[in-house]
Amino acid sequence: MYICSMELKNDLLLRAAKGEKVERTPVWLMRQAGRILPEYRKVRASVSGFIELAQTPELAAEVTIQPVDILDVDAAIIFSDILVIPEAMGLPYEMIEKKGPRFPETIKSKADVDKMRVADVEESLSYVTKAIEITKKELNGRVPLIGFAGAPWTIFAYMVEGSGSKTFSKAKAMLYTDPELSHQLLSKITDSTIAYLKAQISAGADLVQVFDSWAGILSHDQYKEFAIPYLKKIADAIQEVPKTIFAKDAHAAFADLSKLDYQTIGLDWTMNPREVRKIVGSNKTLQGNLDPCVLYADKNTIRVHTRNMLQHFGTERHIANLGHGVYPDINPDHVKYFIEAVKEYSQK
Ligand SMILES: Cc1c2[nH]c(c1CCC(=O)O)Cc1[nH]c(c(CCC(=O)O)c1C)Cc1[nH]c(c(CCC(=O)O)c1C)Cc1[nH]c(c(C)c1CCC(=O)O)C2
Repeated sequence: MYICSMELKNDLLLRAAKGEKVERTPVWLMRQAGRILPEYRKVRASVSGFIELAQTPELAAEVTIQPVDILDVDAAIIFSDILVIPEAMGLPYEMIEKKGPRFPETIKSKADVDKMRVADVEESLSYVTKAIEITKKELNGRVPLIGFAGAPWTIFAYMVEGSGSKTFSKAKAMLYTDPELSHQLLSKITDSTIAYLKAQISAGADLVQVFDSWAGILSHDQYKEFAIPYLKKIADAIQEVPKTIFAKDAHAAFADLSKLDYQTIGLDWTMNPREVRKIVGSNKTLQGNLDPCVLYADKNTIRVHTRNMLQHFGTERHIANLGHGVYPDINPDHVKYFIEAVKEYSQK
């Protein structure tokens, strides 16, 4: 295995995550790899689809590095998807053009849960670790590389529901109708996720982010019972690199999340950085949270909103980002205005 001991030329992201001094606020964008860049769409058109691209390490590395070259962000995030975990557990997915992921089979019964295995990462996810190794080599220490996984609840939601949904009512229903079975599945997902994140770190990931995209649809009590303990297990198991938790819409969860061993907590655009800071204390780094829709506006509007956002967070312990992934139809030039504004206004 290729272990990278190379010095990073730009380690702003890692220093901000650890609460160390930075000359300016680091910036990257969730979902920066792909979608918005014509250069990405060109690579994407050379293969059958998203899944083939993600499973071809040389191409995955290429599209991972594109935003570093083109947008000048302070981190790369490995090109993959959170849904590779269900697939490695025995539940394959399809990516339907313009619609999103779909699972031909879903989890309905105890027999279905029993059939799921804890992912054998080396056997089924070596394409991701290979892509990380190539990316690290090609980045040559320019910026840190972020690894990632879905949070257990969000992965559970897709495995039970079978696709995206406004309510995820089937997945939520299972938590109420069969809590014991739900915990069994969540445990298997958690063990798979820990093995997967450790493999990404061994391959070279410098920081890992856990995406709990559907955190906000659970009740406060459900989040405490079915999400927090598994996020804790992941945080406790991963000690090698800094960790970030992004729990979208989870307004009520900050007090619990701040007790977990994640150095950075992500905010979506509905959240008030000053209010969140009061709840989580001074010992965490916050990441976010410009509304992605600001990037539809003109340059001056983007600069004004970016400056306001930076003022809300302050100059310490902040990683600038959007409040969720960048939308596919955003003009890449407007993304650059955002990145340039962060660099300019946060310079000390
Ligand atoms: C919920 C979720 C998924 N995937 C992901 C999440 C969590 C973050 C979030 O809440 O947005 C995470 C993800 N998916 C992808 C990345 C790559 C790295 C990056 O740039 O951030 C990351 C970090 C590639 C992708 N994942 C997907 C694409 C588009 C597929 C294509 O090119 O056809 C890419 C580049 C497809 C995908 N994958 C998923 C959905 C719902 C969709 C369809 C809608 C969409 O495009 O966003 C599941």
